[in-house]
Amino acid sequence: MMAKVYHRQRLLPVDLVLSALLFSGIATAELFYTAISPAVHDGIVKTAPTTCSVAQDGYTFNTFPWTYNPTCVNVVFPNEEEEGLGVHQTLCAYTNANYNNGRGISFIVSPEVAASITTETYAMAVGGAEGEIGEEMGMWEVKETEDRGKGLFAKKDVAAIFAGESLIVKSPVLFVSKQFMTTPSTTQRELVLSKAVGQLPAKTKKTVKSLAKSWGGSEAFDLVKTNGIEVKWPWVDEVPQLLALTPEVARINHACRPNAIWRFNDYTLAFDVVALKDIKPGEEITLSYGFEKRSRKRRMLTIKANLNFNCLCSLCQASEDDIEASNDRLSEIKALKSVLPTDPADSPQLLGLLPNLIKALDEEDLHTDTPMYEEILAYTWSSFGIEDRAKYWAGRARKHWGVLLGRESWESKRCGDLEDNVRGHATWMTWEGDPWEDVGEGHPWDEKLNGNSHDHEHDHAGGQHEGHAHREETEGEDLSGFDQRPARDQFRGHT
Ligand SMILES: C[S@@+](CC[C@H](N)C(=O)[O-])C[C@H]1O[C@@H](n2cnc3c(N)ncnc32)[C@H](O)[C@@H]1O
Repeated sequence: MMAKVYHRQRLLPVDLVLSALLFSGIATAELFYTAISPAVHDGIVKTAPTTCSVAQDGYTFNTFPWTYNPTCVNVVFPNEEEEGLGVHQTLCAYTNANYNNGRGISFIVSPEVAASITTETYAMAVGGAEGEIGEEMGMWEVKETEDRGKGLFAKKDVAAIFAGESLIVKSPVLFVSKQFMTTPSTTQRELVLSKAVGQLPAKTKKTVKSLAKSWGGSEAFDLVKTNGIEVKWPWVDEVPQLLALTPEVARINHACRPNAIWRFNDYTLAFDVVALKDIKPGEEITLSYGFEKRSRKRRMLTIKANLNFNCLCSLCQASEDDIEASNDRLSEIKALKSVLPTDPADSPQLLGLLPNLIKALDEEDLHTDTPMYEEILAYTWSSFGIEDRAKYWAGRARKHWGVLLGRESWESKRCGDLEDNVRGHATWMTWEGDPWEDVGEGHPWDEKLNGNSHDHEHDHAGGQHEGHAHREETEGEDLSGFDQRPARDQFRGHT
């Protein structure tokens, strides 16, 4: 699967939120705490130990928590910087066959990463992870599709699954260092892979071996390549990328406009699949494996090149007209993103650009970036002292972060804090200067758009942002009932 990382850190491109907060006058020191999830923050502050709890010299030390002797190889990777000198790396298979009530878990990682697993995560308990949800809940079943092998479907006899609901919470049974997958020696690769899979408990091993294989080559290698999802391991300095294989999640097919997302908790080692929108009984559950923001042709080529299948999702199979409309919206999204201001002095431009971007993303059925932009809008309105609009966007961001990261997530809660008390927020009225100055043509309260006269003089000639070449895109903007004049009492009732 090798999907892109869908990690808290990545969900919230720090630079954009940082810019928004900077616009709003929050000091940089505070930003560090504001823009990074607690787990990520802990990972940065607490560095993992560099010594392995497993003896490094050989191949046969049975050390807690591993229930098998680690199998190690010393791999020599080509050195991209200096020709001739290889880069040496010890990589081992570590297994705890009792993990999670006998589900078992194997890792192919460096001793340093293995050491961080034993000391820095909470999940090495043998008793089993709490709160696991799966097939036994009766929400979904594995069924054969017409053209894409097996897939996961919402059961016909259950009520609809609602956006934000968890469908699967399961621990991966195999983590493999992405670097290991490039081991030049097939013999070394197969030795360690066969140990990692072979040492899993019989039932788990059987399930893993029954999964799809799309690449050819050895069985274990193909299983990891086809079904592993790329995650980051933040507990050691170089933040390695691991491919995580969770059998229940591995049955979910790709769609460029999926109805579910996945999250990985690197503390509890839980993989969580969550409905991104309401899912009807009988409907197939889908995830994006990545590349969904590219035009159809580029998307299909990239999926083929990286994932080795021809995408047969409904969007890639849509009519020419629908594909053209989707491609146009994707170009619009790209163009809008490329002109988002980075200079705090241009903060007011955000108020014109972001609602258009959010609308285009909604229309294109792309939902993962939306809460970040909504949150930025909320801070920006708050910094200008426009309470109702700040509240409105904070409420939307809270709700959408709630779907993406959970209602209890820090991101959702911090937006809830703003929504509940805009005037008490650190961003309130922090903008110095007149926000309506130099905003340029196409600003959302521009006469052209809403047919309203307004009481602020705009300098339409000067101060045009380069990106205003795209301003015609504001035509047809659904202004969501906003009266676009910046008057507090003209905005009501948007929940
Ligand atoms: C992680 S598996 C998904 C489950 C798989 N269909 C099965 O039978 O277990 C990934 C493989 O499923 C197939 N697949 C998933 N999504 C697809 C799509 N949108 N179009 C075509 N094939 C797809 C490809 O063969 C891909 O390599």
